[in-house]
Amino acid sequence: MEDQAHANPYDMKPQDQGADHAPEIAIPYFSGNGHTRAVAKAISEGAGIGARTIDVEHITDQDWAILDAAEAVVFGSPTYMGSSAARFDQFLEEAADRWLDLAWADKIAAGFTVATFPSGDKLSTLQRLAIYAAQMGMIWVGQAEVGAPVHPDRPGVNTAGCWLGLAATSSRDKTQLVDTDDLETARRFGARIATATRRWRQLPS
Ligand SMILES: Cc1cc2nc3c(=O)[nH]c(=O)nc-3n(C[C@H](O)[C@H](O)[C@H](O)COP(=O)(O)O)c2cc1C
Repeated sequence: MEDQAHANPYDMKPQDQGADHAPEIAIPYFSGNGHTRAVAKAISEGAGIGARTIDVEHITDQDWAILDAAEAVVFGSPTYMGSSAARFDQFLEEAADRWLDLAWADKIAAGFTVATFPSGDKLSTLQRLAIYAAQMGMIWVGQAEVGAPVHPDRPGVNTAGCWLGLAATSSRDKTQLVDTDDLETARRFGARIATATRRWRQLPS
């Protein structure tokens, strides 16, 4: 039985986290065929009621206001030809207007990607997102999930063994788009980002 004193905080369900202090987390993503959207929604579920997904193809002024007010921004793009998709890069370059006055500095940041192959050169996409966040002065949060084979009782958790961000693989089952294991890893990632945001908020500035 798990020792409660050492329980993994990222296992907390959103309703356990205190709805009155739900972190405001924006999750901008691009998705050509729905895979990245499925992961964005799972991260949002894990992050709790303060999380909002934003499809950058249809971004509105209200979405920009949500991004500017958010405590955390979780960037999501499919991996296309070994990097982030052009349409997502367009969003990033539009948001870079905020770079000069450091408008997004000190927000928590994280990233996720989806691709067909287990590697798929996804790491390159996550590096691109992390460097973008660094240039914006943001505080990057990676994954903290160790699954099998280190913990054989935790199959399916972070199967990619990627800690810079979330690296999911698209499913051949196109009714599902992304495997259940990767979606569960995404929910855990969302919970971790919410916890990190709370901790960062509590620090004196
Ligand atoms: C232009 C293009 C480039 C792609 N490049 C890669 C790649 O480098 N590695 C990979 O594993 N999959 C690659 N794929 C597959 C996509 O990453 C995969 O289909 C992903 O699930 C798409 O997510 P989406 O439906 O959110 O757009 C590529 C797909 C397209 C359309």
